[in-house]
Amino acid sequence: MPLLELESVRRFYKQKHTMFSRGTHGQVRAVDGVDFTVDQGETVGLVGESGCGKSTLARIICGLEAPSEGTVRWNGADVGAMSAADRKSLLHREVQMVFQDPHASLDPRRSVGQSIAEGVTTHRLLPASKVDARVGELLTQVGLNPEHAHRYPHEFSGGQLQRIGIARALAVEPKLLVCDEPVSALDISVRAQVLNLLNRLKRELGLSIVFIAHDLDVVQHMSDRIVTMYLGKVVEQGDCDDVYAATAHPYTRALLSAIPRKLAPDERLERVVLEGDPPSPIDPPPGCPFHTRCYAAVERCATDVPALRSVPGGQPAHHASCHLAEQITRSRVGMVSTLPSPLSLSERNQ
Ligand SMILES: Nc1ncnc2c1ncn2[C@@H]1O[C@H](COP(=O)(O)OP(=O)(O)OP(=O)(O)O)[C@@H](O)[C@H]1O
Repeated sequence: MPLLELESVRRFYKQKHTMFSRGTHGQVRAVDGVDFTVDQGETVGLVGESGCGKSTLARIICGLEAPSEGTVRWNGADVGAMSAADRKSLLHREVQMVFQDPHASLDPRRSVGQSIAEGVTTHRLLPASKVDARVGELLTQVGLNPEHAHRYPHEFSGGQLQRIGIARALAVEPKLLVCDEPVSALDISVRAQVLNLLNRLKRELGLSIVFIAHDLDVVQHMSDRIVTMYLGKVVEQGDCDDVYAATAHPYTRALLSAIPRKLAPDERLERVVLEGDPPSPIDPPPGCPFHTRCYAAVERCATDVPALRSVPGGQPAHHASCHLAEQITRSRVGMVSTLPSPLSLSERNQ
């Protein structure tokens, strides 16, 4: 049984009204029918362009938002059917979030020891006499000095603050960490240290991690499984090595082709430049959500919605929602020319 399971989850928001949208009505389909699982001890990488719904999904996983539709299960129990108190205590203890900006996530007026201790005291995990020792232990666990408990956030570097953010998340002994771009605000020189720390903690504590990042090299380094989202939907998911070796969705392929890789020339993916921005999640296109930007789209992509199905020849857990998955998986270098008659951009825009 997965530790966490999302089934057909949707999250719609009312459209925010701006000067330009006055008079229009609509719902932002931020997450639009997502099935998603995380197993015990597994790291799942969540990727996709800005606005595809990753952070909304992260907030649903952490219980910070409820889905508009669908079911969230924790260890098989339906979270939506729990009392508000049970749901709060479950999600605030078992799931913790590590944020992108460690400065913004810590209170500048409280010592880091006070911030780390907050979860322990709120949930009454230890008698007051043992809280300081636990804070010291947590600081050591993330590679800092227990003496640092008395200092304030402004006295630390970005990398140290992110370690403190991780210590604070670990204080309640969670089973799942949701890390939303945890290193993208840090200096390149300290990113690897924080990523290695997360990997070590995962091994030592048996943690599960949902890892959201734009950098697909980092995602590969961190993840057992990868999930690609586009316009609120999952378009490909599978074992990380499998997806990187035999990508089945043209969108994942475009994202991967942007990574400068140290592979032999015949193993390199042809660079695919994605044109334009994703369509509005208020009025998503019919058919495949990606067809308006897809370099490989054929006519039926504009009308038929592709199901998320097993990738031919892939591991059973490798799924993609593309009519052309088989050809995409087979072709590597020179892929665009080997695919069947692509629609021209003008045809697609009609
Ligand atoms: N509270 C809200 N009200 C209205 N629209 C929202 C709200 N929160 C998110 N959205 C919209 O939902 C869509 C998905 O947003 P989300 O932040 O989940 O994407 P994301 O993939 O995490 O992007 P980023 O990488 O930039 O954080 C976007 O179009 C966003 O504008």
